[in-house]
Amino acid sequence: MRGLRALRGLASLTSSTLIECAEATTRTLSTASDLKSVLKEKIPEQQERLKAIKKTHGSKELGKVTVDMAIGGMRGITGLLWETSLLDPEEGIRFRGYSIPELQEKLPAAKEGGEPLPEGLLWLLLTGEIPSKEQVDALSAELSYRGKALPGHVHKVLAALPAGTHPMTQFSTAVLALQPESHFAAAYQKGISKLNYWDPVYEDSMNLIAKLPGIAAAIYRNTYKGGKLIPHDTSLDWAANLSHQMGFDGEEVYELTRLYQTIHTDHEGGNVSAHATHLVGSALSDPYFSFSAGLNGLAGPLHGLANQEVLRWLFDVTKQIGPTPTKDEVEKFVWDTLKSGKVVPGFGHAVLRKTDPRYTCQREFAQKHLPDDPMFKLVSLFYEVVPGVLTEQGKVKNPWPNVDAHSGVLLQYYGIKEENFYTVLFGVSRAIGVLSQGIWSRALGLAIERPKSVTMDVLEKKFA
Ligand SMILES: CC(=O)SCCNC(=O)CCNC(=O)[C@H](O)C(C)(C)COP(=O)(O)OP(=O)(O)OC[C@H]1O[C@@H](n2cnc3c(N)ncnc32)[C@H](O)[C@@H]1OP(=O)(O)O
Ligand SMILES: O=C([O-])CC(=O)C(=O)O
Repeated sequence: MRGLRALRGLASLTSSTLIECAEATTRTLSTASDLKSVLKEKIPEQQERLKAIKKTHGSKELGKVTVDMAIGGMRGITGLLWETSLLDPEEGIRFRGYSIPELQEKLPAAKEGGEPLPEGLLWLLLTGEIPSKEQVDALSAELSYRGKALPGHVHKVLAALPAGTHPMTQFSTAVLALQPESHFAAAYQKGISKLNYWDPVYEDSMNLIAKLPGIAAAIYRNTYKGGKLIPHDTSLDWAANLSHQMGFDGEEVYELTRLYQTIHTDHEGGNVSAHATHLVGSALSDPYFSFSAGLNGLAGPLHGLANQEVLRWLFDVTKQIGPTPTKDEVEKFVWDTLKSGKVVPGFGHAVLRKTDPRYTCQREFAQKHLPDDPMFKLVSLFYEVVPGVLTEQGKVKNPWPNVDAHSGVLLQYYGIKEENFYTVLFGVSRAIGVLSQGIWSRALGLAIERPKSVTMDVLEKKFA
């Protein structure tokens, strides 16, 4: 708890700017066991590792590229380096080699046996090491300190948006509004050496991750609760603070938020939000620009917005059929959705070929905390019915549910009823994964992204 005490001391000081806050925080926590120092120690060895891979294997093939791949969203092309997580089509995601059940067992929790603290996952993604509880507590305190104040102009920017602006538009705008605070952009203007890029990118990323719960909560309170904001509570961890500032208190909803914020962080590099963040960052646009781009991608209904769409779809069922539809009625409803040319939200995946383990762990949470909830029962019924219908239709490569099929029902149960907001919660979590990789991308000196494109003319002539 040394870091926590140090930060509580710092918190009582008045500092003139947020940038000074961040610098003071970094200085105070620079002991052998603080996150930045641990990360700094690891960078040279990973730089050497990448150099050796390039030297020894640089000209070897990772696979072939077909015309189908170029037309079909580059599916199946291995063309990105992404260190923080890896997705297996059958088994699902592993974060630095650890599956979700392993994280639930190994990462520090707020209370013995509880859900992992997302700060622990941030530490793991950045360093490859499972942190101790003391390290996680210090990181919680650091994030709390970095995140406790939002610059006033962010509130003004949000207030200037027209009523009814989607929460994801507000979220991406608020992140961009923080961009003038970028340490990286300022350092670049001063001529920082490329060897040191990672350092201000780390500062930006930590400041941004720290501020996201406050931003998300402000959007929630402005949009749905008449604009009455709830102050940050320095005694709470990062995820609990998100829930608290939104207006939801209690150990069970904090636990859900910790789990939710842990499992949505990262899904290797090719998904739209991760890839968009990575692409924009590769031009050396700072973390605010690049994460805002990632959020814009997450806002698509085939990606993160699917969690909102699932809820709407479930409500449509109950509106059209009633709260307890039979299996046959659900089956007909699914067929009707397909026949009307729409996708079944929350099902299918570009890479996964089995039930998403993020779905499974949310299902386990529901079985433990809300086994008799009617909406959970409805979601379970869809789990029984949808894969069979999608398989019979014969188009989808994966008929099983993904993460978005379950998350909304848990949020509903704890009173977070406004489904338009759900993708914001996803985005807060996603920052942890994509910004961690962003720091490593700069540390490893990864290149600007620029794949080659072709025209139909070229394809026709090439294979004529
Ligand atoms: C966090 C996340 O982003 S998880 C994904 C969230 N998105 C959703 O849940 C939306 C519903 N699912 C989908 O639209 C898709 O499964 C995606 C976008 C996730 C993956 O897309 P793809 O990799 O192209 O899937 P796949 O190769 O199986 O697609 C083959 C065909 O099946 C269709 N298909 C795939 N999933 C579904 C579905 N759930 N409902 C209806 N049709 C589907 C595709 O639209 C495609 O049709 P087309 O040939 O007419 O273009
Ligand atoms: O991996 C994907 O394409 C989509 C997904 O599940 C995620 O980004 O979490």
